[in-house]
Amino acid sequence: MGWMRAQRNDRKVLCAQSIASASPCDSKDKLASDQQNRVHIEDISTLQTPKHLQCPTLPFVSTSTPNADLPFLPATAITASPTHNQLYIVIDNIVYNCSSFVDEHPGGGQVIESFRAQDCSWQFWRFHSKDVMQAWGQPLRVARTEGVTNRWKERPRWVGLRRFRDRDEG
Ligand code: HEM
Repeated sequence: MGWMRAQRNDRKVLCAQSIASASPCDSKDKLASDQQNRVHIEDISTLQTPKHLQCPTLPFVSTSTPNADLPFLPATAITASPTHNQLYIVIDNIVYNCSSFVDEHPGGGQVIESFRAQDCSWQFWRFHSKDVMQAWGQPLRVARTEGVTNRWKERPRWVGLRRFRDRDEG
């Protein structure tokens, strides 16, 4: 079954209840006209994200460029359109384009895909060293940002009475 979209005009707004209950306030005529106003969309790729919500495709930045000199991309540009064809993830306010790397990722593609357009800083540092970031992450940088949130709160890990390997301790 294809994707369905209700075309609205100023008076007829399709509501699920009107179909389910066919209550007295919803006349047969209205239901029939709602049916006519539906359009079948078989291919989801034809649904285009409005221009003002699209996330720009940014070029990779030279590995010699310091993070502070990366172009700034507002958080809304990344999060407003997570289905954009670029797979951006955010680690410590740096935006990485993993669109191609996702297929080569030694930890599997799915885990990166699950963080599309999100911050995954602490999850990243659970599995990678600074050397991995330097060698593999650095070439994937496209921008810096601020305010992209992590969906999960980091739970501290403890060994005995000490917190285990704080990120800044290397
Ligand atoms: C910029 C993005 C990323 C880069 C460049 C990257 C790079 C790498 C590399 C090079 C390895 C192999 C490391 C080794 O063998 O020592 C690896 C493994 C792995 N990565 Fe990533 N990764 C990225 C993002 C992520 C994210 C967001 C997660 C989610 C938590 C993740 C989870 C893993 C896991 C679970 C492994 C396997 C670890 C193991 O086998 O011990 N990665 N990654």
